Amino acid sequence: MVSKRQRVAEDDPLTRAIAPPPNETLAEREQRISAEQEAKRISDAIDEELNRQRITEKKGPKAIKILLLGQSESGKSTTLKNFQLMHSPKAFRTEKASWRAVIQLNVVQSVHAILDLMSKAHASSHGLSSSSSPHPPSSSTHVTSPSSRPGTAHKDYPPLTAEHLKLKMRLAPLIQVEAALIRKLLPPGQVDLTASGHANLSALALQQEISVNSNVGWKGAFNRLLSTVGNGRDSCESIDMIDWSDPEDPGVVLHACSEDMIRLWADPIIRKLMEVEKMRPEEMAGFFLDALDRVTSPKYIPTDDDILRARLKTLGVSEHRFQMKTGPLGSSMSHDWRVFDVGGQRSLVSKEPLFFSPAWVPYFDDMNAIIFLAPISCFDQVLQEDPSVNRLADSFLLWKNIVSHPLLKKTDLVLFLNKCDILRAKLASGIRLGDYITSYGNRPNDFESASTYLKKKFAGLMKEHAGDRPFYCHFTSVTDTKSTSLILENVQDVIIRDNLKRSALVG
Ligand SMILES: Nc1nc2c(ncn2[C@@H]2O[C@H](COP(=O)(O)OP(=O)(O)OP(=O)(O)O)[C@@H](O)[C@H]2O)c(=O)[nH]1
Ligand SMILES: [Mg+2]
Repeated sequence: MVSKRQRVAEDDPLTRAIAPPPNETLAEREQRISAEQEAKRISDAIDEELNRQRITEKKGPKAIKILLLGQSESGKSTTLKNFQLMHSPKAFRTEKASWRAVIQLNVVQSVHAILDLMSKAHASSHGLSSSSSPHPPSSSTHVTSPSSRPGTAHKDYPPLTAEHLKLKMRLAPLIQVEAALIRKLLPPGQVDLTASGHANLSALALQQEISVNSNVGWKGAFNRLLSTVGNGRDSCESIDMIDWSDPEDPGVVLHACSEDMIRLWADPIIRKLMEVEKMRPEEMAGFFLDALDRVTSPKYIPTDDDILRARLKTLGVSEHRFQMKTGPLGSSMSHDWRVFDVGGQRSLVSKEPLFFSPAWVPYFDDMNAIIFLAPISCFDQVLQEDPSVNRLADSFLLWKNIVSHPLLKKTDLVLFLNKCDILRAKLASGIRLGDYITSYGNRPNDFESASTYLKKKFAGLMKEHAGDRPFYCHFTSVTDTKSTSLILENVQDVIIRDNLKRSALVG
C-alpha cells in the first residue's frame, strides 16, 4: 500500500523530475550517481568561492568613492565619461550606437534654435509678435546673453530673403526627426514633463532639453530597440546592430538635409542674425555644426571625442565602478573605485540642486573626494532654471556651500575650473570679463589674467569658509581627453595618498 506522504512526494513535480527512471539498469544508476556527485562538487566549489569573495571584500580596502558636483552643464557627466574611457574603454565604445542618436538630436536641436531665431526675426520685421511664430522661443541654454531673453527690446535684425525662408521650409522635416529621436532615446513613460507639463513630443523638444534618468538605463532601452530592427544578434557591440538600410533611421533625413544645414550655418546673414541676438552656438552644449558633413554622413559612427561632446542632461544618479592597482610599482594592492555623477539641475520647488536634497546629503560623509566643476566660461550666462542668476555667481555660491558643509569636513575637495577652451575663445572674441564681474575692473582681458583672477576668488572662498584646508585646483577642458586623463591620474594619486594618511591616523 502507498502511504499518503509517499503519494504527495510523487505528485511533487520536483521530486518527479529528479527521481531515477523506473527501469534504470545498474550501469545507468552508477552513471547517474557519479553525475550527481560531480554536480554537487561544482555547486560546493561555487559556494566556497562566493564565501571567499565575501570574506576578502570585508577584509580588503574599502571602495574609494568620488562624487562629481557642479551646476547643470558644468561637465560632470563628461568627466565621468573620461573615467570610463580611461578604465573601461571597451565598455565605453560599445555604447556608440546610443550616442549616435544623442548626437543626431544635438545637431537637430542646434538647427532648431537657429530656425526659431529666423522666425523671430521674420516676425519682428513684419511687426508681428514673435509668439505668432510656429516655433516657441528656444530654451535659455541656447542663449548666451540676458539681453536675448523674451520680452526684451526690438533688435536690429538683418532682413531675411525669400531664399532664407525657402531654406527654412526645406529644413522643416528635421522637427519630426527631433520628435522621433526623443521617442527613441526615452524608454516609454520616461518623458520628463516637469517643465512644460504636456506630452506633445515635438513641442516638448522645443521647450526644454531632453534628460534621461540614468537609473533606468536609457542605453539599454536603446539597444533593445536596435535589436528589433537589427539582425537580431545578441551582441553588446551596439554599433553592429544598426540597420544601415532602414529607411526609418533618423540618419536618412539628416543626410538628406545635410547640404541645407551646412548652407544655413555658413550663411552670412544668419551669422549676422545670431550676432545681433548674441547667440553663440559654438559655446552651446552638444555643438556639432562645424562637423555637419561628417556627422550627417550615411554611415556615421561617433568618435570618442564626439561622445565627449554629446550633450544629454542627467536626471538622478549615474555610477561608474572600476578597479585600479594602487601603491608602489609592482604592488598587487587593488582598489575598487566608484564615481557618482548627480544631475545638477535645480528642483523647481526647493530651487536647490538635487545633490543638496535631503536624500543626498547623508551620503556626503561616505565620499573620499568631491570633484567640483565650475564652468568659468559661463561668466556672461544665466541659469536655465532661473534666468535671474548668473552662472558664475551660482558656481561661487555652490562652492561656498560645499567648502563650509559640516559633513564634508574630511572629504578631499578638488576644484575643476572647467571649459577653459571656451573661456579662452570668448575672451579672444572681445567679450569682457569686467563687464560681468565688476571687481575684475580694468585688468587685461586675456586668459592668463582672467583664469588666475577666478582661481584666486575660489581659493579666497575656501580660505574664508574652511580655513587652511588643502586647495586642489585644476584648469580643465574636460572634452580634451588627453589633458583630462593626466589631471584625473593626479587627482587619483592625491585621493589615495590622503586615504592612506587617514587610515594610518585611524589605525
Ligand atoms: N568645449 C567644452 N565643452 C564642454 C566642456 N565640459 C563639458 N562640455 C560640454 O558641455 C555639455 C554639458 O556637459 P555635461 O557633462 O553633460 O554637464 P553636466 O554637469 O553633467 O550637466 P547635468 O547633467 O545637467 O547636471 C556637454 O555637451 C559637454 O560636451 C569643456 O571643458 N569644454
Ligand atoms: Mg550630467
